Amino acid sequence: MMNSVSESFKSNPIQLNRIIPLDFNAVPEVPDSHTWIQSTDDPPFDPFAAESVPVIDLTQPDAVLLTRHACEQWGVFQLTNHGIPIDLLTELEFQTRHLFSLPLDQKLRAIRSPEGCTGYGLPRISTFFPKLMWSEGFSIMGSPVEHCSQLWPHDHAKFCEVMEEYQREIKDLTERILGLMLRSMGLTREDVEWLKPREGSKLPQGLLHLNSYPVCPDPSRAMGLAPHTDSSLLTLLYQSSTTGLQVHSENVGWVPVHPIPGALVVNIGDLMHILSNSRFKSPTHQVLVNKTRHRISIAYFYGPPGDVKISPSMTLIDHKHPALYRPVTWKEYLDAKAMHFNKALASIRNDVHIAH
Ligand SMILES: O=C(O)CCC(=O)C(=O)O
Ligand SMILES: [Fe+2]
Repeated sequence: MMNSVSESFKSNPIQLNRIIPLDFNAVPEVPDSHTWIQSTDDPPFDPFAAESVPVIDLTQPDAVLLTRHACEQWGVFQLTNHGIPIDLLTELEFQTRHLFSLPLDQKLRAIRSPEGCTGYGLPRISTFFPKLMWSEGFSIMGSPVEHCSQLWPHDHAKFCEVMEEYQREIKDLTERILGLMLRSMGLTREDVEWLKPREGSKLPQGLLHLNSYPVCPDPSRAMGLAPHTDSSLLTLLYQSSTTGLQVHSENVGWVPVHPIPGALVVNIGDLMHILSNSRFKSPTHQVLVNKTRHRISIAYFYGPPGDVKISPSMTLIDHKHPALYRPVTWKEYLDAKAMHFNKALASIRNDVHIAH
């Protein structure tokens, strides 16, 4: 099945040495290939600073208003009472750990191809950095059975079942949150034509990405996942119970997103930033590793149907607020990202003069 993600990845193949992970268990120290010099441009994080990523209870009456504030100020928040059963999240984490605990040679049977977007391998953004990251991933779109039968020829049924059930649940939730965000900007679902199922139209798309950050002998010299923004409309992340995720804030530098049991992290992606005509932030985030705990996380990237162009919403545009970006499909945006990485948004920005 081809969609925006697989089409874009196919036209932007990557080198095998940027796909195959290290055997993290077999190295006593961080090799030169994985040594990062940590940037010291930012002020050191003050744990007593008042700023932290907002937490929103989906059942609270003012959830819409809180969502807007969170999206404008941070572009990220933690969501509680979201309705995804804790048992499913526990099982999701268990199955994910099960996969990554396999020996490397077994995981390599399910390696992602250079043009592919599913299977086992390094984070895709590895191509943009001279050093490699201290992490490995496994990407899924719909049924993971093809790669899972390479990993486990016989007993992959439970893994597949859990991954498919989670994708169904998280897609519904993501669409609910999306509705909430649109309402919080004063739009209705009718303003966003493509959210309504139409005759013959393609469906919104999702990619599930399992991340593994193995225990690291020297975390200060390694990088779990380098700073980036997500190319989705929205990303919903389950980060289980180990710290590591940080979000960049202009005022205070890197701010940790401390895990809350059972909560999901909601992260605005670049396409939502475009749709909101830059009202909502698409936050830069990164993941640090640690010495004692093997961290895992599960990210769900949600995007529009392949035939839809995302552009700044008409209801947010007037002579004081001209459209800041050109319309793009998800595939076009992923291609821009593959070419320009963190300059991708700038590459589709209109040259506008703001009236006063
Ligand atoms: O592992 C995490 O907490 C974040 C993962 C992430 O940012 C991503 O997969 O894009
Ligand atoms: Fe991300």
